[in-house]
Amino acid sequence: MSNQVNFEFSIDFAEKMDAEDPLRDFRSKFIFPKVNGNEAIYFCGNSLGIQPKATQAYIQKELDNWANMAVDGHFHGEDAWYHIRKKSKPALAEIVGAHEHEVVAMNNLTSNLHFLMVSFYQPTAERYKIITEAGAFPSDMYMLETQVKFHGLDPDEVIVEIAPRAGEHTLRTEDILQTIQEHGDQLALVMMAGLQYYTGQLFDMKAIVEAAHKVGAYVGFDLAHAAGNAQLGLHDWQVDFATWCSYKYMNSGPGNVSGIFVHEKHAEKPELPRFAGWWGHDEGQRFKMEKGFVPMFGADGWQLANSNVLALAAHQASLEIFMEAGIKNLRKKSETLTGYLEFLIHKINGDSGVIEIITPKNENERGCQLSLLVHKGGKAVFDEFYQNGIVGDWRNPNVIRIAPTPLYNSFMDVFRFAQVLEQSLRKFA
Ligand SMILES: Cc1ncc(COP(=O)(O)O)c(C=O)c1O
Ligand SMILES: Nc1c(O)cccc1C(=O)C[C@H](N)C(=O)O
Repeated sequence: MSNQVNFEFSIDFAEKMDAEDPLRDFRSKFIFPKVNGNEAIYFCGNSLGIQPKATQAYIQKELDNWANMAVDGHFHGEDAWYHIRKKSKPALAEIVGAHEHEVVAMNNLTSNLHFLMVSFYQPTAERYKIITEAGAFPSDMYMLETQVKFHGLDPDEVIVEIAPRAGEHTLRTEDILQTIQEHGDQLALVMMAGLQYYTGQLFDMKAIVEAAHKVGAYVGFDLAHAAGNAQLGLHDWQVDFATWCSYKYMNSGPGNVSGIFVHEKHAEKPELPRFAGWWGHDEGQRFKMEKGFVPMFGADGWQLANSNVLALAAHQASLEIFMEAGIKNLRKKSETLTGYLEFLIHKINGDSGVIEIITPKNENERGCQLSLLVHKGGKAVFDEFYQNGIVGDWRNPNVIRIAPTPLYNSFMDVFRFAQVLEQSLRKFA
């Protein structure tokens, strides 16, 4: 997309791009935080998305339902809480490329990773290895390490980490596929990020699934940084399971509810081990309060506890904005917006080599985030952004992550960032 646009480093160009942007009005649906008393330019949706103006009313509505109906709210009213999980399914299915029965919103991300591992990691003496990416988000590392120990195995013998080649920052798909082949008969699971939090690399999930299934292994993805950011096709790609959080690109509030995907080929396998709770039990029989767990069809059968209604209300406020904007439209704008950011950084950096973009150049291998390796000037370069009202984030030892999101960032935001970057490099690099 972006390579069809002749970008320019000028305020007129940025204004023109905003004027022609069909999604330009969506920014008015959000509340921007303040830095030094002024509205911030927010590029941190990869960590925590900002609040939609509608969120408060969605939560208030459920507070009112609770106040007015109390326990009757479970079964009465237009959005009876007993079935409230169904509301988010159409949007979630669209966002991750799934059928509605393959997705459900529940729990938190790390909890869901553990619960899904219970079902999809059943090591045997012959098949016990797990492939993941080196430098995964710490929670994912701790999750894998403790799951492996839970089965009485040694993480050093089980977990195979794929690292970039010497002198490179991101993984080559051919290396991932080859590692899968190498471990072949011993491989139980590929469990990795769909989009890497540090480098911003979007992996070729379809190719990874094909290779893993060929050797008889399951595949699960942590989509924390991919859901609501990249175009996904979990069903068609035959992914076995996935999970994500809703507080980054899905703007649903700090720590808010996660979502899971379980492919429909696993929908009716009561033999799949799981840690169950009453909310995953056949909902027609649930209140018989009897022994003997009978899982619901599809992803719903992995639920444990009754829905967190206030959390789902905030989630829904945001999902409806996504549906109105359209995933394809968002992705189209995102490619151009991030392409503009990349162009401006290259312009400012020239051949100085101070800033190195480690996120892949290819639009099909990234989402909206660019990760900038700072070779000179250190954290002072980043701190200057904040002093000028720009919110990004710094990840040790020396990476700045900037994530222009198509829902609420503009081309002018990106242009202003470039001006501050230029000023910061002049001062500190
Ligand atoms: C890739 C990844 N995994 C796991 C987590 C942890 O998520 P949570 O605290 O919601 O379980 C995050 C974000 O914090 C993340 O980015
Ligand atoms: N959840 C977070 C928090 O409570 C504090 C600070 C950061 C976070 C994050 O979510 C971090 C995010 N996953 C990341 O990629 O950096």
